[in-house]
Amino acid sequence: MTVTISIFKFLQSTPDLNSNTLCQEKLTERESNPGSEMKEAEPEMAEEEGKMQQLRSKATELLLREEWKDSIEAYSNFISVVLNHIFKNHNQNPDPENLLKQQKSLCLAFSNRAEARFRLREYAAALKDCDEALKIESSHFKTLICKGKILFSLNRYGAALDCFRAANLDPQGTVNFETLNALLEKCKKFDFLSKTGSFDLSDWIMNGFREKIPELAEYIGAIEIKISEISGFGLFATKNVESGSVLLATKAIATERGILPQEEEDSGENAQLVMWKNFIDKVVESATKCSKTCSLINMLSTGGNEIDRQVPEVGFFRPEAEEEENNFLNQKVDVQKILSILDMNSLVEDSISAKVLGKYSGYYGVGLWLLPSFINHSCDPNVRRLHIGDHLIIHASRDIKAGEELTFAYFDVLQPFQNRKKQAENWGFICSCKRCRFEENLCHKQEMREVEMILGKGLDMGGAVYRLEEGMKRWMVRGKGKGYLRSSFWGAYSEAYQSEKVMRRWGRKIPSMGIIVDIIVDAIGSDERVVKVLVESLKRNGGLNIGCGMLEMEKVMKFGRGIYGKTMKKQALRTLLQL
Ligand SMILES: C[S@@+](CC[C@H](N)C(=O)[O-])C[C@H]1O[C@@H](n2cnc3c(N)ncnc32)[C@H](O)[C@@H]1O
Repeated sequence: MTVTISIFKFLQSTPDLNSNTLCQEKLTERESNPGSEMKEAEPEMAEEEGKMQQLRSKATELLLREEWKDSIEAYSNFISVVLNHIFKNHNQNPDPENLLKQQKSLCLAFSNRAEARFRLREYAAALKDCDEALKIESSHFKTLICKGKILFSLNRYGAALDCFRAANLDPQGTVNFETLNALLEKCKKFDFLSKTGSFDLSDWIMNGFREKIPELAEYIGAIEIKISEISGFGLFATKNVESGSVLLATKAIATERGILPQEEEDSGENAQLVMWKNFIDKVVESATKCSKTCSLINMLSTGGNEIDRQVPEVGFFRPEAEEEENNFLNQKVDVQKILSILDMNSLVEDSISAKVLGKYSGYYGVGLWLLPSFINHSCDPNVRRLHIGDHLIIHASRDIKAGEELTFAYFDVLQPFQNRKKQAENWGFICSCKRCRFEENLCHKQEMREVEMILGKGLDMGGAVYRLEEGMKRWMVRGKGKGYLRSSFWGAYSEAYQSEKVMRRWGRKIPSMGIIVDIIVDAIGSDERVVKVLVESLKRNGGLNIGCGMLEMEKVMKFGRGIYGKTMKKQALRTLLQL
């Protein structure tokens, strides 16, 4: 254990002290009067030492009682008094032993104040305190552990690992060997996950979601932000991506969750409003506490006039991007702006994660995730989202080419054009995706209206499918266009394929289910409802039996990975697909 810096270096590099004008004044006074009386100072010194002792005991007690705010205040007082004391001592009566003692208690005070600030999630200030403590004693075990934990919470796993490794070199470390080892192992695991994105939710799924939600690391795959042809900015793939591959895993800035009362509509709405208020408060609090968070939130779209908005680099969103960097300085928390941003970018957890991954009905969750906020909607999306705890995992729902814009569905896209148009209007935009542009030209056709009417009234679904298929021949619809229209009327196809009666009547006149499922998945990516109908049919017809159904099984598993991502082993995927 070595005290590594001279007191003067320390004084120059300690902001608390540099701003301590009282000390500076006193120092100047004494410098101009070198023969000042030492004896006069002795009772004063003793009094100060007593005061320091008192302040330290109070701060420690508050820390032990977990009264974080008060303990921060008490440590700040203590630090200020010790610094004053060191000044005087050094100038009047240099005593290396006493100086060392004071430095040690200063180091511990910074370390303890860092701990309290960490508990209050004041990460930036906590890190500064750790650095002050480490300037005094570079191998201070407690501080290294605290700094490692802060960096870990900021998802800076590599830097956290360095701290834990440095702590591991300290002989004191052996006392906390098990704790330290656990931290090191966890950090290594997260560092690996953040570099590879190879998450595995298998155990959690196989245990029926009963165990603790799996811990996930921040991961940013081959993506960039660019100007989008769809709207404003968008997220784009920078490499070819295979269906199921994870592109992004990120923790929310804030979330708010609850079970909405189902019986009375009003109380449900009220509960939702309360949740929104809490959610807004949490986002504002995060922005207030951290200038980096504040600037990153400010990079999101407000939906207003955004002429001056610049395309941000994805690198800004990496946990390693330092808060001190110019990009993140001088950010003011503008609550009105935050409200507009939340209005445009908040996501509700009503996707498959809520329905499929073991959540209750009536469950409502809302959150803000930064990079996913750049993903535009498309009715032929190529990525899906999975909410796991506070994390959002984004994975490819079909193969994606380098340079393609990543899009997901803001609402159900297995619906006819007119319904989707209304949904987009509810979101406040007119959808300009490829599929909508294509279907807009056909939606006025007489046959299309008839099919919509049959579907709406739940009439003859086989007849509806037949009419649509014949219509597509007459309108010379080819390739993806067929997939788009079939996706729009999936409701009719799905009911037809699941009814023996309908299939007896229409089975020979309409395309087989296998063909339709392939084309729909190719057009709009994997969807659990489409794959479920395929799986049930294959089970009914023995198509998944061992030996005769290898190809079918491979296909179903590929579709499954498109729905749930490559985040699980085969057995867990089979469980989700009910195979
Ligand atoms: C979460 S933001 C998406 C990113 C946004 N384009 C940006 O520049 O940051 C959502 C907003 O983007 C626009 N948007 C998303 N998808 C769209 C689409 N398919 N057609 C038109 N506008 C769309 C809408 O204004 C929507 O409210």
